Amino acid sequence: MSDFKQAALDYHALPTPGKISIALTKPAETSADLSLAYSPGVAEPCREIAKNPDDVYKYTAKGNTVAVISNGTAVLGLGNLGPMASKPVMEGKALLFKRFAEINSFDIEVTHKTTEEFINTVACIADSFGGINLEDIKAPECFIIEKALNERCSIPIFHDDQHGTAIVTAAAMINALEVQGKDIADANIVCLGAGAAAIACMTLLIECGASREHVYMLDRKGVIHTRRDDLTEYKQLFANNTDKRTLDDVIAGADVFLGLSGPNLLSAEQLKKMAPNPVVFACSNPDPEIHPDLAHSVRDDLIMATGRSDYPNQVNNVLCFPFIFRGALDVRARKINSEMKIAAVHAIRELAKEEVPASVLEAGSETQLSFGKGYIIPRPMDPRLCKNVALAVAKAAVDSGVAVLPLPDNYMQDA
Ligand SMILES: O=C([O-])CC(=O)C(=O)O
Ligand SMILES: [Mg+2]
Repeated sequence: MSDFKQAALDYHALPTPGKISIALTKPAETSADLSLAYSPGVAEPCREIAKNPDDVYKYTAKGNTVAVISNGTAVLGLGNLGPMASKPVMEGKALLFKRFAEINSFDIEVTHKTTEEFINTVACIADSFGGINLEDIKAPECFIIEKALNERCSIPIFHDDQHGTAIVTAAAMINALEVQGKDIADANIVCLGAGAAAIACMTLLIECGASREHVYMLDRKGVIHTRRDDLTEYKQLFANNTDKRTLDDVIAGADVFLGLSGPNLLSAEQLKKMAPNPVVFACSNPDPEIHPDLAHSVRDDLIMATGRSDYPNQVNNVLCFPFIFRGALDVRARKINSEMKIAAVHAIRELAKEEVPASVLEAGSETQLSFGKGYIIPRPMDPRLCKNVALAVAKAAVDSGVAVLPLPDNYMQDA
């Protein structure tokens, strides 16, 4: 077994299995403490909440708790591993929520038969939480699930693999194209993968200025084109009126390759055929569509990003989901709408252009980072992400009328 594999297994197993635990926020040492925490004292907040349901935010942890919910049908780029095998990823998301945005979360893995059963399960427990982060649920069911839950629940429902990935991809893509001197409206974009993340990324990139007719999306059968009769309604939106059929056909002269599919699906030969100064985001986790070492050995004019923490330009939804929920929870947004998503794109994008603090350089063992080919997007360790993204998102929630609370005074000013 490789040293890294063993280290990863040991990290998860030792000294305590898993990555998260629950901590108490109130004293529970004496009989007097217990009489407040539990019987009889606990009856008082129960009575208050029964009278005024909003008091649940005052007397319980609901307002700062997010449920991370999966069925394990699309675990990273690994496929349908089932609910239990998705649990390390869901605990991982809980770790990231806590580490980066001070949000508590529970991971919930649902075993179910029908999509309806999954929706009902989540809808029935949703009110326990301040928000729900749906994770690693395959397309097209994820679209049906997200829509149904948005209709039935009054707390934010966010499918991270769609919108978290799309927000971070759009932020990094706008910056990468700027560095390469390309206009997003003219860029030929190849998107390998047609799952939840791919469809959401292309939708948002088009909202950010990309031209639909310059987008070539590919699923397992090849290019999604207008003469195919096997397309779901979601894929149909990206059907291109083209004679091109394969990755080889569309990669020639492409300005952008976005991989949201699986490992090693873009070859060195295909990369060579891209236009000068290309942008390659190989975002399949854990193994990208083309390894960055291989890509850089083939050409030196590219901007390369992956979803991984161990290479520069990490295009990963961790740059978004903790912070978009931080902003949403702090103004008690009823949903996460498009205004909030676009605000997050620009907050993330702009931060990459600011000077990088020493603490961020140290966390990445780096001496220097500045906006350019090797730094198009902030690092997850950057403490300004929480401040800037949560502030932009909370403001957008208030301005677009989905917030129950006003922006708190001096919000994120001393964070
Ligand atoms: O977990 C990650 O690193 C990013 C993600 O959501 C995925 O790949 O499904
Ligand atoms: Mg995911």
